[in-house]
Amino acid sequence: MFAAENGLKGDPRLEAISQAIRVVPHFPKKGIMFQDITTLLLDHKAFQDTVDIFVDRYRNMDISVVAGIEARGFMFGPSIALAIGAKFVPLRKPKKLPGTRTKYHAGKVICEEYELEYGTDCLEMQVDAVQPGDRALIVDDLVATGGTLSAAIRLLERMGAQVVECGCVVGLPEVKGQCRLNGKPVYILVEPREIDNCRHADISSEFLNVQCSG
Ligand SMILES: O=P(O)(O)OC[C@H]1O[C@H](OP(=O)(O)OP(=O)(O)O)[C@H](O)[C@@H]1O
Ligand SMILES: Nc1ncnc2[nH]cnc12
Repeated sequence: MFAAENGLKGDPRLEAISQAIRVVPHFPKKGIMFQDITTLLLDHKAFQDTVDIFVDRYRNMDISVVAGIEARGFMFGPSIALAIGAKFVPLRKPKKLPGTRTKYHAGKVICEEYELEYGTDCLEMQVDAVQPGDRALIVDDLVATGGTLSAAIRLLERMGAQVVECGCVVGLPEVKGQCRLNGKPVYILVEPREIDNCRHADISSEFLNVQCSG
């Protein structure tokens, strides 16, 4: 569900957050309107408002773990976890977390695959980071197809955690109107903008041609 349809209708913070996100056309390949949240991180007020909106929503939901998805979920998740008094657990891309991937013991790392446009990837989690009964919030910058969030949900549920909600800054049109993912609610702050609507649309076509691989 989008924040504007869920209590924050007309909240000027949402428009400011949207405006602070740079749209980069044709990155990393032709046809993708890349939503670059690094410009949001440069805007102190918009960054603070982003974290505050999530904190206000989750502070009384008895969340015990915030799981952030590599890489951009790491930019929002820890601040939210600290503010609501939860632990932070990184869900990482393959072979970044130390631990065995075979035997089941405290040092074990578990993996869940998900589909990309071309091929598959996987997310990993250390099993001793989460205990049965933990109440989890999963945080990422953006949801597009939902494949990444679905893998994150499966990782947490394998360890017996209850996924309360997924929180994302941006939701692409693919998820517009879809308020639940794999049976779990998704809370999204803003929709993506098109380039002609963008404060940061100052990237020359020459630069874009260099970045564009397909
Ligand atoms: O909903 P989906 O279709 O699964 O896409 C969303 C994911 O895609 C982006 O990450 P990306 O895979 O580009 O990885 P990165 O953050 O490591 O660059 C984004 O940060 C989400 O994690
Ligand atoms: N348009 C987009 N912008 C940023 N990250 C993405 N991940 C998938 N699609 C994306």
